[in-house]
Amino acid sequence: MQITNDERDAVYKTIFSRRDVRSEFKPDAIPDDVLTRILTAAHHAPSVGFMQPWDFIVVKSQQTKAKIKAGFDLAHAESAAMFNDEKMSKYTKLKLEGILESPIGICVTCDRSRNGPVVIGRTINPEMDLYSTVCAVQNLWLAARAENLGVGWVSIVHDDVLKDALNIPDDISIVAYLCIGYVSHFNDKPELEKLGWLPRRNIDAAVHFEGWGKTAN
Ligand SMILES: Cc1cc2c(cc1C)N(C[C@H](O)[C@H](O)[C@H](O)COP(=O)(O)O)c1[nH]c(=O)[nH]c(=O)c1N2
Repeated sequence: MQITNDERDAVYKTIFSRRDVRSEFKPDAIPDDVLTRILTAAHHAPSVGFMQPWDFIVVKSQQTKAKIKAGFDLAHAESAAMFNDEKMSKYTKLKLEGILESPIGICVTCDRSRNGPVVIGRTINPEMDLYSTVCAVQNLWLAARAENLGVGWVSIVHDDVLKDALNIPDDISIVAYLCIGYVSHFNDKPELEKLGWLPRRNIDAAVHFEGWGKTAN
């Protein structure tokens, strides 16, 4: 099957206009068929040895979200103390989650023992199951953007908070907590770039030819 030029352009448009969303969530409900489509897109991610180690826990209850938000608040304070004075004052002004404002949260987990201990492609690098789960997150993030839904990844929370709030067994690894909802708008650039936290690296510095270090073709 060939991809048409219009379809190609739509994929790139989705990639370049995807944003991490925190402040712009609207409360509008996400229809079940839309939620099913983005979860199905996530479920079609590549995975090491076709292991499909992920699970998706959908969170709609404000009570459960409040537990997670309380965990974020503690972890956020703990994190602030790790920055030097100048960065700390900038850091504390950032909005780094939309847990309560977004209508749906999704916790993405990885069952590292799914399908037994020996997995094609994970024999030498055991972390490949976690990377596969991140591929599912990215599929979900892009599919959501194609549905005009915003996604915000919240990693400033301890695993035990999520395990407790969501009844996740001890042997299941947490990969992501995502906030999902319709948005007032998508920013044209990452917020951290706009606020001068960090610039986007030049692509020419990121691409190396024939080995580490030679960055111009
Ligand atoms: C693994 C991981 C973890 C996090 C993030 C991303 C990823 C990939 N990001 C979002 C991150 O700040 C954002 O992706 C970059 O700033 C680039 O912006 P865009 O995603 O292009 O808008 C993120 N953002 C946030 O506000 N709180 C968070 O805890 C996290 N955690």
